[in-house]
Amino acid sequence: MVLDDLGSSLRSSLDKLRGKSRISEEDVEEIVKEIQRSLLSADVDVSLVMELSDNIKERALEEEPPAGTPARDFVLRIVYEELVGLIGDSTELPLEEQTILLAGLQGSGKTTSAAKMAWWFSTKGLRPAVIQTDTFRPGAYDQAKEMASRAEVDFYGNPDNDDPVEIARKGLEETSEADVHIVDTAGRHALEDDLIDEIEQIEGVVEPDTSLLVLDAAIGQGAKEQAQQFDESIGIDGVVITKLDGTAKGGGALTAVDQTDSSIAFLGTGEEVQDVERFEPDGFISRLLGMGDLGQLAERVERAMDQTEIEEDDWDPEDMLQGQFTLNDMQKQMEAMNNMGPLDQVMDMIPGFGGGIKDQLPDDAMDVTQERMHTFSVIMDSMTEAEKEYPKAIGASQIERIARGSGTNEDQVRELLQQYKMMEKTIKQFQGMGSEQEMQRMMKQMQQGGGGGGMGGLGPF
Ligand SMILES: Nc1nc2c(ncn2[C@@H]2O[C@H](COP(=O)(O)OP(=O)(O)OP(=O)(O)O)[C@@H](O)[C@H]2O)c(=O)[nH]1
Repeated sequence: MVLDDLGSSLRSSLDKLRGKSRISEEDVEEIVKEIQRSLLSADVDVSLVMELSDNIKERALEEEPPAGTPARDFVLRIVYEELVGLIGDSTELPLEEQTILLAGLQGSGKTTSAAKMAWWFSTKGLRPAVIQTDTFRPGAYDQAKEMASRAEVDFYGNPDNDDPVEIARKGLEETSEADVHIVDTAGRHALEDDLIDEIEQIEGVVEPDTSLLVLDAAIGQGAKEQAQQFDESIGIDGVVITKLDGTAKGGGALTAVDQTDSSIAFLGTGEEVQDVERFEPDGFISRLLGMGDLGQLAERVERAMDQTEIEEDDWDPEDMLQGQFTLNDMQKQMEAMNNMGPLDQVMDMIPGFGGGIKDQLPDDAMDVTQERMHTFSVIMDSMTEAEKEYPKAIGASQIERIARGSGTNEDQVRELLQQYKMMEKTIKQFQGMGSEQEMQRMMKQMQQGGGGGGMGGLGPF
């Protein structure tokens, strides 16, 4: 994830401020150095890093912390505000009829992002269509068509036509019933004149409301030049950062945002059409700083509930936060979490978990793979209702019976009980943090800058 390192290094330098009510110049220097180191190693442009760190330094030393605010909370709030300022708002994309043009180099993820974005708009009740104009890369048509069908959205392309401008024109006509038109374009290995000519012509025909530059998170300093050139030719309104699920640093994309004076529209986090997030700066930075992102969590839970068709009355994710946790809950939550994505990622969205408590847990607390989930499910089917409600009462003879009944072995049953214990322990850590509403209230308070150190209650923060 972008700037992953920043969260943990910042946390450790901020921890040194614990218990202090005043902050010295030395403290500020140290924190600013950490921020610079993390941003630079994440490939963020040097001048941008300097600007950000100067602002933080100046504010931390010159602003007067509100009475009673611990130094740590005060500095954290400044860092948070400055990072939100650097990354800016997400690109405005009204939920209404519109045309979006995607630009970017070959392999940056345009075709995938077109389908993902179309899927995202469809979840908002709109009717999107993907128009594929890439006549340059063999296979682009088939890939786009297949992805559009997986996203269950309208699609237009023509593998027999080698004129992308003509395809774009025809595509808009043929998909006139759609509300949101997403026009995918061809890429090249490098910025070449014919690529720029082609995209300018397509832009002329399509007249997009929004032009988005698609950038691979792995892009480093090269982002600056690319962003500049695309911006000059068609005008870039926003950036889509792809492949954030990999080890990429993502700093180059932040540089592109700054260079084009634009913003981030979407984040791509995998190869499937659902692996997309609308960029939300507050949530993103909160997550980065280990404060969790309740908005994203709620959205994923909602989506997962739709997919698993679990009645809302039947399973309330709040239960998880309340700590009323049985094997029945675990079974339902495993199904739902399976649809939410890796538990690990889900945990990152929960306040206090990102890089906090999560890091202190054994690795396999999060390692609930699909295969294990399936085995666990089979085992649980062989348990009685009482055993599922009171797993602690399961002894050796029950383990033997359950293993026999489920066609598994005793070790696997013990593994399930062990996993349950670890999950229960994890859930219990929440209890001290208050309810979800309480956490949201605290985050809001913190964002508004009020409430005398609203971060105090966020567990490890
Ligand atoms: N892991 C991961 N892979 C991605 C993501 N987005 C795209 N990819 C993969 O990256 C590769 C290139 O993506 P495409 O969508 O084909 O890229 P493109 O920009 O359309 O490429 P051209 O049509 O050649 O210009 C494909 O293998 C995608 O599956 C992402 O968010 N995560």
